[in-house]
Amino acid sequence: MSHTELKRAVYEANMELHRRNLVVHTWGNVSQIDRALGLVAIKPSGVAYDKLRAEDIVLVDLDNQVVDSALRPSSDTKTHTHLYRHFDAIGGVTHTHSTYATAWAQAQQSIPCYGTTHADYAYGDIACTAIMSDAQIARDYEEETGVQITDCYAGRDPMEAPMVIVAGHAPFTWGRSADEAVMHAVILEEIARMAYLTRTLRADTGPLKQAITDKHYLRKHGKDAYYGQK
Ligand SMILES: O=C(CO)[C@@H](O)[C@@H](O)COP(=O)(O)O
Repeated sequence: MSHTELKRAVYEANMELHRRNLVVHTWGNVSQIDRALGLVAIKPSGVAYDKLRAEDIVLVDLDNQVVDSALRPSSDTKTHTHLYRHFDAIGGVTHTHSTYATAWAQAQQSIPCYGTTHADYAYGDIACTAIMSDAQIARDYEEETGVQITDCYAGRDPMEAPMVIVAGHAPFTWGRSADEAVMHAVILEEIARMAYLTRTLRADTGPLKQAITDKHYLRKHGKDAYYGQK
């Protein structure tokens, strides 16, 4: 993919986030990696979506060095690149402050699998990361946010549940492309809203039976397929 094509793909994905009402003001960001180029394209920091142009998308390497743009990359860039370095199968990352997923993050609670809608996209709970230590925050908040996320997936396939909520912050999602990462952000927000309403209707609601979870997840994904791949 050329630099221009990569920037265009990430521009369109960021605008889809905005069209889906998952972001307010300048919050959130989407990126995509081209592993052959060794480059990540990401939304510039602080740019309103209605002012954003494809040529504004910033290209960085996996050491977070800007290689093409006059603008600053998103303040969450180190989190995105940390995920690309540790999750080989992913091609796109999305970060939002979508209302319901952020409420679960602020409550510092994982989202239990209450139903088959959830089970179709995430195997088991949608994890909330552990609270970061003061030392981690002092070291590098954005990089350590990535560490908290990858710690949740130690030894686990990240595509089994391509969505996570960062305690006290907000959600991150990923996929094989920026577009798929955005789709997972849309799905996460809907699952988070359903789960909140489920809890409100019945506080002691238990999780979906494991057998049903297994059936739905495997039917949708199979052992080697990811969502949307035959
Ligand atoms: O998470 C946050 C701030 O808490 C960021 O995603 C949000 O403000 C967007 O920052 P950028 O404009 O991408 O630097």
